[in-house]
Amino acid sequence: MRKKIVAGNWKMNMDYNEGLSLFSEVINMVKDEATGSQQVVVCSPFIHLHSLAQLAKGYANVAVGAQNTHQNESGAFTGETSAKMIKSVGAAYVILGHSERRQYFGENNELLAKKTDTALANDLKPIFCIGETLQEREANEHFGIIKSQLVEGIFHLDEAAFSKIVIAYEPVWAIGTGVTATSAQAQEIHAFIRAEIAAKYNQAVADATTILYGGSCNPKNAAELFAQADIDGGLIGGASLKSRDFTDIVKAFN
Ligand SMILES: O=C[C@H](O)COP(=O)(O)O
Repeated sequence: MRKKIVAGNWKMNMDYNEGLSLFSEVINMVKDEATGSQQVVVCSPFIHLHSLAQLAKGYANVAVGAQNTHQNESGAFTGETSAKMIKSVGAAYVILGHSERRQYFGENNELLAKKTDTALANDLKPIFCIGETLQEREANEHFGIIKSQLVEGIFHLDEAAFSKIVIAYEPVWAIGTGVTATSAQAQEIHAFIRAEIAAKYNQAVADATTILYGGSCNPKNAAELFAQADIDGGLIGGASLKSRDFTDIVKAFN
């Protein structure tokens, strides 16, 4: 059975103390909820990672992740953080290809393929984000965009490496807007992604791949989204900044 994941993406929010308080609350609330193949992941700014990883110790179903990494192993890249550094403080995941990185930092599929390789080489599990803009959806280009993001970003991986990838479908028009994709719209794309994985690798690989939905997911709509056959959890932005909302989304699996 593939892993079910609710991942929080704090983005550039929470100072150090606020982050520790929030994460402590989250652990207390979810420690009895996330069981079996279900996992809760919090992706924080770099400054929190070490402390959050320490707090998560002993909770098998709670993990932490970063929101980005550099594509090089090390070197003269002032201001950057390497995958090895992220791994060394106890993080298990890294978000790659978030639309905000693509939009504001010019990250393209070619660069993201390199970041994916570097993350995997350092034993980090990428949460690889894909999704179309409103303009692309209105032009009926969304399937083509999603396919090219998969092909150029992660389909160069061999089967063993690909098995470590978590995919997050995040329609850009739904991120932080309060406009959620309907469960039917999300399911349609998730099924498409799974079919593309089956065509590239095989059905067993497709069936084992965790595919998250992200974009204005909240305690009210999470249960319906997570009930869809190909939606295996969520990548949560705004609602992950409130412990009660985030926990209610985790509970939506039950
Ligand atoms: O990574 C998370 C997504 O960007 C979703 O953000 P949101 O839940 O605030 O819409």
